[in-house]
Formats: sequence, structure tokens, C-alpha cells
Amino acid sequence: MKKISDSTISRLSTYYRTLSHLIDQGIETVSSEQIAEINNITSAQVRKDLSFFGSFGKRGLGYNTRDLRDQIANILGLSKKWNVALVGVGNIGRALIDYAEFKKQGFHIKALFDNDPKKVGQEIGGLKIHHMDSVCNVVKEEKIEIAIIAVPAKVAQSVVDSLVKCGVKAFLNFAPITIKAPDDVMVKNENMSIELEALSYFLTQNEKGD
Ligand SMILES: NC(=O)c1ccc[n+]([C@@H]2O[C@H](COP(=O)([O-])OP(=O)(O)OC[C@H]3O[C@@H](n4cnc5c(N)ncnc54)[C@H](O)[C@@H]3O)[C@@H](O)[C@H]2O)c1
Repeated sequence: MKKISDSTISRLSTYYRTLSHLIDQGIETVSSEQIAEINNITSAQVRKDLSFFGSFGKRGLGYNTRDLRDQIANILGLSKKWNVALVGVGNIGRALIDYAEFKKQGFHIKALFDNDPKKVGQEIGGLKIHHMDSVCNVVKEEKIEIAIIAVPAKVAQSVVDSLVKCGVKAFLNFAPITIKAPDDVMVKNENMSIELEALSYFLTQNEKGD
């Protein structure tokens, strides 16, 4: 299959949400123009993104919202349940454990890790916090496929390395560093500071233009 860009994958997630909202409103069919308008992009972009994966909808009739949502869910692998581990049960970690939406989307937090002796052994949301010493055993037992990294930056690389050694191949990293990983491992970075800097740049350039 052709290599699909990150931006196409990210737009598919957006279309998935758009279709879910339309279905909630009882709307059965939608055109690429409507999907485009809702998301401030062009209809050509919507058609191009979908064309990578086959032909959907009927010319002139648009797409059936449920069919298209289900097909996008299949493409994104959302029809299955993913077992997730969270490493670092601090401020960010706790907020993520409490976020019920992940579970609804098929991402089930099944294991918690921390190296603080005061936290290890405690239970949060029905899950025991394990020490990193037992990481591979727990990863194997809980069939962990994705790990969320919410530890301080200075230890994030070594934490990822430990999980890679246990066979985990997908990471969502909250620590503000660039993680190095083998080619068959994917690391997505979640960094609010970068987003804030983009806003800062936008406001700074606007001021200069005034
Ligand atoms: N992505 C963002 O937008 C964003 C925003 C704020 C903070 N952060 C980053 O997220 C991370 C977590 O922030 P926080 O405020 O929750 O920190 P925190 O100090 O509250 O929590 C970190 C947790 O990691 C644990 N930990 C430390 N070393 C560990 C190790 N080697 N193995 C396992 N657990 C370990 C600590 O015991 C603690 O429970 C930091 O890297 C921070 O810079 C990201």
C-alpha cells in the first residue's frame, strides 16, 4: 500500500468525528463539500484523502454517514480494543486515567507504572500501580500495545527503551524531549508548549503587521 502521510491520517480522525456528530444529529448522507465546509478544507482534499483507501459513496449521492464512519474506523483500527499502559502516575498521568473518552474510543488503560515507592502498590481507578522493575511481565500479562509516557523528561528515553525491549511499538509521549526509537516503533509527541509557541508566533506576527 502507498505510504499515507501523517496529515492524511490526522484528517481521517477529523472526518471520523465529523461523521459521528452528523450521525448523532440523525443525518444519513453527506457530501464531500459538506465534510470540507465543516472542517475548513477543500472538498478535493476530502476526496483525495478517502481515495487512498478505495472508493466510497456514490457520485452525486454523497456518502452514507454510517458506512463511511465504519470504514474510516476500520482504516484507523478503531474497531478493535487497544490495551494501553500509562507510565508516570503524576499530574498528567492522573488526569489521563480519569479521562473516560479514551475507553469509549477503544483505548483501555490496563496497566500503570511509576517508580515512586510511595505510589507503587496503590490502586487508582481499579488498577494497581506497578514498579518499572516488573514492566515486561505486566506488559506481557496485559498484552500492552500502546504506552503513554508521562514521566519527567530526563527519564523518558530510558522508560521508552525499557518498554521497547518488552515489545511495545507505539508510544504517546508527553515529556518535552524527542524520543529516539527503532524504525518499527512509532512515537507521537503531545506537546502543549509547541502549540502555545505557535499561538505566540501568530500574535507576534499580527502585532508586527498592525
Ligand atoms: N505535553 C504537555 O503539554 C505537557 C504539559 C505539562 C507537562 N508535561 C510533561 O509531562 C510529564 C509529566 O508531568 P507531570 O506534571 O505529570 O509530572 P509529575 O512529576 O507530577 O509526575 C511524573 C511521575 O513520573 C514518575 N516517575 C519519575 N521517574 C520515573 C521512572 N523512571 N519510571 C516511572 N515513573 C517515573 C514520578 O514518580 C511521578 O509520579 C513531564 O515530562 C512534563 O514535562 C507535558
